[in-house]
Amino acid sequence: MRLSNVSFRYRRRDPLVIEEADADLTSGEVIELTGVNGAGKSTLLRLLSGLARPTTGTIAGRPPVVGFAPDRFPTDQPFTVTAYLRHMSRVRGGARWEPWAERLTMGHLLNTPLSDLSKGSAHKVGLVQALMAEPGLLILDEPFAGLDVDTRETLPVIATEVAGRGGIVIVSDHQGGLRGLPGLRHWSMVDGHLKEGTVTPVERSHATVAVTLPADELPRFLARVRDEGYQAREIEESNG
Ligand SMILES: Nc1ncnc2c1ncn2[C@@H]1O[C@H](COP(=O)(O)OP(=O)(O)OP(=O)(O)O)[C@@H](O)[C@H]1O
Repeated sequence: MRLSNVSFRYRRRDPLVIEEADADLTSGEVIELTGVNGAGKSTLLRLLSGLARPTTGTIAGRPPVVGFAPDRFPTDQPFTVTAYLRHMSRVRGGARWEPWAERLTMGHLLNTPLSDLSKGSAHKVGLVQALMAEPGLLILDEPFAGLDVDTRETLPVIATEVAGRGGIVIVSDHQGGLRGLPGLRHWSMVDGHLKEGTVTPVERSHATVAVTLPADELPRFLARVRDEGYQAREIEESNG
């Protein structure tokens, strides 16, 4: 797959968001895309996926099956998780979604309305939808944001498997979730310019907060916070 001189603006007279991007993507590789907020990562991923078309320049050789998990899965749809995934399976010609749902530990979520999902759980639905059709091009936009620890560890394994059967995997990520994958290729977006081989260091400070809440709400609260990918534990016994 090749990007040749790709530029993009959202509207006429708007400034270019992507400027003259050139790149070759090869079957079997995993690419990490980094860059500060607003640098153009999501826009580049939408262009790669085919959801948006370049204003100028060309993208050639896109694999026929594309899986795309957006950074915000749209939960304002009147379906349960199962109803949505069944529908997507039909759209994808009967693709099997159940093994992916099991692998991403979604069993307890299947009857939940999409609108009740936490960010991390909603993202899992987006991942299953992207993975089920065995894409030749798998695009994940900030997949690690809000994910629970188990799924964070599963995702690099899945990326390696998709690449291992010849797919191209590209993941925007500012958390370094794929660092350590052998052969990982790095791209970064800097003010709309695509740079090859540049690694943005992952430097995150942490904060600890205290939250007081009714004791009977604690299990649900902890589960929800952990589901979002944060560490949480009880530090003080409830005193009634
Ligand atoms: N639908 C849109 N219409 C107009 N401008 C947009 C639209 N979506 C994004 N932009 C603008 O394009 C630029 C790049 O946005 P983009 O979302 O691609 O960046 P990003 O690197 O993914 O940022 P973030 O990490 O915050 O998601 C920003 O200036 C943004 O305001």
